[in-house]
Amino acid sequence: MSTKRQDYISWDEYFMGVAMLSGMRSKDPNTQVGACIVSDKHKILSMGYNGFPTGCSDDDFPWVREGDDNKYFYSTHSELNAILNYRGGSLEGSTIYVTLFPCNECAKAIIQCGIREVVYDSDKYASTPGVIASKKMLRAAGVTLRHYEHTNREVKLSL
Ligand SMILES: O=c1ccn([C@H]2C[C@H](O)[C@@H](COP(=O)(O)O)O2)c(=O)[nH]1
Ligand SMILES: [Zn+2]
Repeated sequence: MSTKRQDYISWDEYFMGVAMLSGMRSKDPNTQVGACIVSDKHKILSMGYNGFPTGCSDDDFPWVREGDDNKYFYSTHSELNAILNYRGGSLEGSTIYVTLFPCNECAKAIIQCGIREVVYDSDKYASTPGVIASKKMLRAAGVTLRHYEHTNREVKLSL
């Protein structure tokens, strides 16, 4: 008779948890985004968070949202970083867990690299033209969109 633990975290909690932890590396003072790409065999393939490209110092480049020189010119989105961080070959058939619904630019990259499902948490920019376009493209490409259902489980880490 099995005596396994019953209170282990689910696959969704695990992968969204990893995405959330990745987002905690972001230096963006306003919105921290994390992503975790997973194979159809429940293997983590890659992770990413929003940040500036290699060589572009977090201390020298701007994190402000407005003005002629602002963060939008420089920040690489978490989904793109996760896709670009992958060194193993194809991402065909994988799922991306992401803490913020992907923008239109990330949607293009998600579609073109063969990711078939997006599991997202926040959708705070749902009413913006970019996210509306993103959903239009992802749906047209047959990518499954699934909102992450919070379980309210608390995970405590002593680091
Ligand atoms: O698909 C996306 C969309 C946005 N991000 C990043 C880019 C920025 O660093 C922040 C958004 O900043 P706001 O101040 O909320 O405009 O989120 C991303 O990683 N992926
Ligand atoms: Zn994006």
